[in-house]
Amino acid sequence: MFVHCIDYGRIHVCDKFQHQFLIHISLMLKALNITKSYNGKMALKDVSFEVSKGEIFCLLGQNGAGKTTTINIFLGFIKKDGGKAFVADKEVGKDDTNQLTAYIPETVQLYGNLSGVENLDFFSRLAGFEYTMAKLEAFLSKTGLQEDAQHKRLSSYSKGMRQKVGIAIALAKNAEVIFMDEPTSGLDPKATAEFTKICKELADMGKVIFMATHDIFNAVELGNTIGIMKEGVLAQKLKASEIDANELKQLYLETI
Ligand SMILES: Nc1ncnc2c1ncn2[C@@H]1O[C@H](COP(=O)(O)OP(=O)(O)OP(=O)(O)O)[C@@H](O)[C@H]1O
Repeated sequence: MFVHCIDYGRIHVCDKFQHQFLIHISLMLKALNITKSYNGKMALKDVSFEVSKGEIFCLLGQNGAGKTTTINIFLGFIKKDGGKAFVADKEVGKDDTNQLTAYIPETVQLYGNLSGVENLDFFSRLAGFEYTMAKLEAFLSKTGLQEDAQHKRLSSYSKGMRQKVGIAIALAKNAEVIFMDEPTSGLDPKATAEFTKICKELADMGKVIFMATHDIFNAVELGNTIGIMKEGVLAQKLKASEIDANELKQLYLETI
């Protein structure tokens, strides 16, 4: 584990202890009978699932099925009405889970007048981490962001490049679980392929990726586990290795 910490550069002492402890934990996400209503209308009904270290969980479902609500509860952005949500050994809403998680929304919000490396530096400091320029550049290179782009202003970045900075922020924060909400929406096929490759590398490093997506083909290619939500219920949960894209599409259409 110590090697793991060195690999990510400077980490606070308390985080070192936390991460040393985490290596022994393989269950990284647990949803236990989560319920949530908005204005009396149920958005999540008894949602339960588990996600292990190094797993990529792709959550499919129609608009309004409850995917974003699930993510927002784990990130602590909204409160659930019932049930429990755990990130590693920490309970969302009771313990501090912020340091363990990172979030890549559909469009990563960054400062347009700062460069990629400056944005990464700013958000790393906000999370309590201070890195050398070489280390910041290394995080960005790991995501595939080309060196000549790293010092250019964000306002000149494509959507795919912004997402790479978002992933670099997650790496710099040493988040164990990365939540993504429709990250490949609007990306061209090459950018989607690059994004898929980075996600697989993150999972190989032991990170958990929990992704809401409408992209059935990408879910099969990328995910280890695929969930299908329908009207706030996790109606299907399958192993990606046991289904191909056409079968998943068929099952999806039968489920929703
Ligand atoms: N802030 C809110 N106030 C009221 N209702 C909400 C709010 N956020 C979500 N909802 C409702 O909760 C349900 C689940 O929405 P959610 O955004 O989680 O779905 P989703 O699966 O992420 O959809 P999409 O694919 O469109 O992003 C929907 O009926 C939605 O209208």
